Order: sequence, then structure tokens, then C-alpha cells
Amino acid sequence: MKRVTPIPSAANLTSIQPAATAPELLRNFCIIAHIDHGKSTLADRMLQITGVVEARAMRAQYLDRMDIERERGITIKSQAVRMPWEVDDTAYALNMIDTPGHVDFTYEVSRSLAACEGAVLLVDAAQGIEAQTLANLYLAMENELQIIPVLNKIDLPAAQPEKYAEEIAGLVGGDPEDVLRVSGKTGVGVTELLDRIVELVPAPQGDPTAPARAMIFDSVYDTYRGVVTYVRVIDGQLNPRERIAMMSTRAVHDLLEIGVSSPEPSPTKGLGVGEVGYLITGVKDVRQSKVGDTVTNSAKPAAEALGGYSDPKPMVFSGLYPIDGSDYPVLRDALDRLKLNDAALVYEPETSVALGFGFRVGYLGLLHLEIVRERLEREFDLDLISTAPNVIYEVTMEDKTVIQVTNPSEFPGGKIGEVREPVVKATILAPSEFIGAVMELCQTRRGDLQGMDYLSADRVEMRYMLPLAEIVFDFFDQLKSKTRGYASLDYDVVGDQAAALVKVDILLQGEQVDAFSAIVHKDNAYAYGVMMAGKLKGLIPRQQFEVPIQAAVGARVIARETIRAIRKDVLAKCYGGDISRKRKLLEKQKEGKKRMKTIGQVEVPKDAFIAALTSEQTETREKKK
Ligand SMILES: Nc1nc2c(ncn2[C@@H]2O[C@H](COP(=O)(O)OP(=O)(O)OP(=O)(O)O)[C@@H](O)[C@H]2O)c(=O)[nH]1
Repeated sequence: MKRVTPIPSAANLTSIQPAATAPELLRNFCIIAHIDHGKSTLADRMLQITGVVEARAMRAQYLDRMDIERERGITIKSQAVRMPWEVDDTAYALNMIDTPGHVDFTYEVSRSLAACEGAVLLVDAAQGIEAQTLANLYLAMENELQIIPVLNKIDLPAAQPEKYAEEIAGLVGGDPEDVLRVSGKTGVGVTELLDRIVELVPAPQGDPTAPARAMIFDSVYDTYRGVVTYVRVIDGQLNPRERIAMMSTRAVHDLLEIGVSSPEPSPTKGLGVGEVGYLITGVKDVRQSKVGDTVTNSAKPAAEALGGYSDPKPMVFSGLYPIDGSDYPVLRDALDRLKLNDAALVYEPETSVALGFGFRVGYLGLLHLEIVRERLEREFDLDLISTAPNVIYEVTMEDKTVIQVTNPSEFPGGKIGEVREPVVKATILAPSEFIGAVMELCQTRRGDLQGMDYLSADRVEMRYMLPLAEIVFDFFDQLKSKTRGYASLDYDVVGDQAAALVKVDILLQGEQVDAFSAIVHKDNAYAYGVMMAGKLKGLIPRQQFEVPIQAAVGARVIARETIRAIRKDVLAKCYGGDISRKRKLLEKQKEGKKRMKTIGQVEVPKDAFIAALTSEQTETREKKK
């Protein structure tokens, strides 16, 4: 197809653009890829080639706005951008929706996909298909998107485009020759890709005369403008200064501004069928503008909401405590602020004997946990300690009462009928030489092999059912280290199952230390007990009496360590009768005691708890590196 010079940048046009582009001139697409296969780099190149961002203003990963995203090189929040592109003298508007690539954010990916008619399936020409390529491809197929397979990074010396084009064609159908070859880095093949998007992605269809219906696929909090809601119009038209209604909550808001991002926000006189843009209503909380919800006109509402909406569900919980107890109010405010921008974050106050006042926080997954914690520490200058992450358990007592447990220390005693835990369907892709290693790992994690397929002669896809609890800890790190970094993983929570789970408590001189309680499979209880008791023995200073450290399941002690007694006589070194020096030493000892936590009669420096919890976290972090 012949390419003509792109039309001038939308940003250079007058600030208010005409209402609604005709649907047949629109193409809505997203780029789906495994993490690091180059989605953001390709998106950058498209912005540059279509002229919406001048080369001079270009910076790497233009669309990734959060500092953390830029530093970690990953996309967390998706964004949409409109690009002009001319083919055969016809000016089209391409809406590109950048999607997050990580497992924790699958829900956001699926909403972004629902806003498109086509998907560029991007595969690194030196790596081939990976687990998230498959997961995202299946999501795109469920949404009936036109798939455009593309091999990226063909400039790399290690690129094997022939081999992987065949792999892709085997997966999506078609001829290996039709798989486009591009380099997001050098720009090779990107114009051809833009042409192909116009050619292959179907124009959006909808009823322009019907009551307005638009799907929210993202909403972000902006300090200056409040919540910015990204929508895709399905039917009808949204106009400035209308009153709009959210169909799931029935909340009504005044539309203050409506426009498109190109990629800086530019107001328009409205958004019509198939268009992608943003709405500003002055709302201050993203929870009032939920991803997946349907926006309609409040005076002339649509009868039915668009399908597929679900509330984000936290899957992983952990206690979050300020290291300095006086920071508790700061932490509370910081969480309130963060929640404005993160509808998936949930938390409630919690107190721990060992750690004081804090919060039990629910996250979508481990990456989400790390990101929240990092943002709290960085943006609010807090020093935090988090307890080991755990999943949500459903405990049915013998009398049939059901209890949801998000904190191990709340695991009920007494007569338990059944404990259920969430399970995931995991897809693991690895070179076939690592099949044994992967199987061994999954077996130790209580995995159940569901099936296995060869993608090519030397690469295999394995499907497992695994308890989520076994994945949230260090599964991914173990998988990487056992496969020399070659395996990739994707998982999806699919339900729950009954399991033989018990709570292990750690007791100091008979008193339970809540921060160390854990829910584990009964076969792993002993190992956890021995590990924790041993660790605490090394951290708790000797007291003037003997202190037993025990690990127990219910009333049964399964491991024990003992801290031997000493008598710490601070006056021992003071000969003679210098009373003022003696007093000083005693004062000093009293000061030190303030930093102690008393568990029963045992005085434990708060630092020891922090060290025990952090060493666990750093061990896992170290392993990741
Ligand atoms: N040589 C080469 N490197 C590339 C190309 N495209 C991307 N890269 C590099 O690959 C790495 C990952 O690229 P990103 O664009 O951040 O990948 P991504 O898929 O957006 O990653 P997520 O946002 O984490 O999903 C970066 O170091 C890029 O510089 C390419 O065409 N050629």
C-alpha cells in the first residue's frame, strides 16, 4: 500500500477539534506483547512517525508517565493516544491503546482490548512466543479482535525471524511470510505496519442515533484536573457540558471537558461512535469512575450497560506498618491519597502486638504489592515493613459458619470443617530441556499438570493448576533460576479448592507473636516452624531468664529453640561508689527499654522483628536479582 506524508500533527491544529470523526475513518488498535518485547518502544516510534510527537520532544517511553514505570521499564497504567495517518489520500485517525503487560493487571488489559477492533501481536524476534504473548493473544481472540502478527527487534544480531514467524503462523494461522518484521528501535517496517493497521483492522460499528454508551477502560487521578477517565464510545455521542451517568453506580456527574489525547490532552466538541478519548468531571476519586463501567447520558440514559464489568478483586494480602510508630497518621493519609489513583487497592487498620499500628492491605498480586510499597516510601517518604504476603482463605467451621481469612493470625481455632484456597491456571513456556526442572518445581508447589504442547521442536508450553499461595511467594524467581531465565509464566485465578492447611504460630515464652503466624500446607508446617524459630533465636537478645521459642500448630508444639538466660548487670563495670555514674547507666538502660516490645515477660527490640521480616523479604529480593 502506498504511503503518503502524514497529515499535520493533531496537537498543532486548533485546540478545539471538530466533533466526531466518521467511524469508517477510525481504527482502534492495541499492542499486545510479552513483557520487554518492545511494546513501548514501538509505540514511541509510531508517535514519532505519525508526527504527533516531534523528534525533539521525544523521550523514551513517552506513554509511560509514572516514574516507577520509567525506571522499571514496564507499563502499569494503560493510556490511549490518537494519531493521524493518511493512506491513498484518505486521512484516518488511529487510536492506539497501550496496555499493561504484567499478569497482575490482566483485568486492565482485557478492558483495553474491549475498546479495540484490532491487536498488533508483538513478538521479540530473538525470543519467540512467551507465556504472556499467549495469555494476551487468547484475551484478544475472546474479544474477537483482528490480530496483526509482528516480529520486533529484527535489528538484533540474535534475531531469528524465519524460525519465529513460523511459530507465530502456527499459532494464529496464515502464512509465515505475512508476519511483518519491524524494529521499534530503528523504525524499520513501522510505516508498513501503520498501513497494515488501516488495511486490516475493521472500522468501528455502532448506532449513532442510540442513547450514548461508552466503556471506561482506564481512569487516572491527576493532581490538577482530578480524575481523567478514558473511554471508548460504542453508541451515540458524548458532548461537552452534558450530564453523564455511570451505569454501575448510577452516580451523575457534569462533564467539564471532553477530548482526545494526541498524546497531550486536546478538547473536542464531542466523541462519536467508535471514538476513544477522555472525560473530565471534577470527580476526585477513581472509584467513582471504574474501569469496565458504562458511561451514558443522564437525561437520555441507555437501557442496558455494556457487558463484561467486574470489580477488581484483591488476591494477595499483607500487613503494612511504619517502622517508626509515630508515622502511622502519615501512612494512613498516604494510603488514602494513593487509593484515589488505584481502584484495586483496599486496606483496613490492623494492630499487631509486635509491630504496633498498621494496615492490612489487599493487592492484585505481588507486583502490585511492590509498586504500592515503593510509591508509599518514595512519594510520602515513609519507612515501611510489610509482613509475608498471603492469599485469602475461606474457612468453613463444623457448624457451617464461613469465615474469610486475610490475616493468618485470624485463622480460627476450634472445629474446622474445611479450608479452601484460591487456585490458578498457570501457563509456563520453556525450552524443552527444562521440562524436568519445571515439573519438579511445580510438584513441590502442589501443582497438578493439566497438559503440555510443543510450540516448536525445542519449546514447550505446560499448563498447571497451582495454589495461588504457592505462587505468591518466590515461585517466579525459582522458575527463572531453574531454567536459567528462559521460562516465562502467566497465571489466572480460576477458582478455589479444599486443602489440608494449618496455621503455624510462633510463641515466645508461651505468648503468640502475631506477625509471624502463617497458614501453610500441613506437610510444610514443620519446615516453616524450624526456620522461623531458628531465625528468631539469632535475633532476640538473651534475657535474665530462659526464653523458649516454639512453633505450634494449635496446641501441638512442632519445633523449639531456647535462648539461654543471662543476667545483664549494667553496673558490673562500676567499681566503688560513684553514684552519679551509676544513675547515668541506669537511665540509659531505661531509654533502651522504650524501644523494646514486651511479649509476655520477654523484652524484644522492635528491630528484631523488623530484621526477621526484612531478611525474609531481602532473601526473596536478592534471589530475584
Ligand atoms: N535492539 C532492539 N531493542 C529493542 C527494540 N524494541 C525495544 N527494544 C529494547 O527492549 C527493551 C524493552 O522494550 P520496551 O519497549 O520497554 O518493552 P515493553 O514491551 O514496552 O515492556 P513493558 O512495558 O514492560 O511490557 C528495551 O531495553 C528496549 O530498548 C528493537 O526494535 N530493537
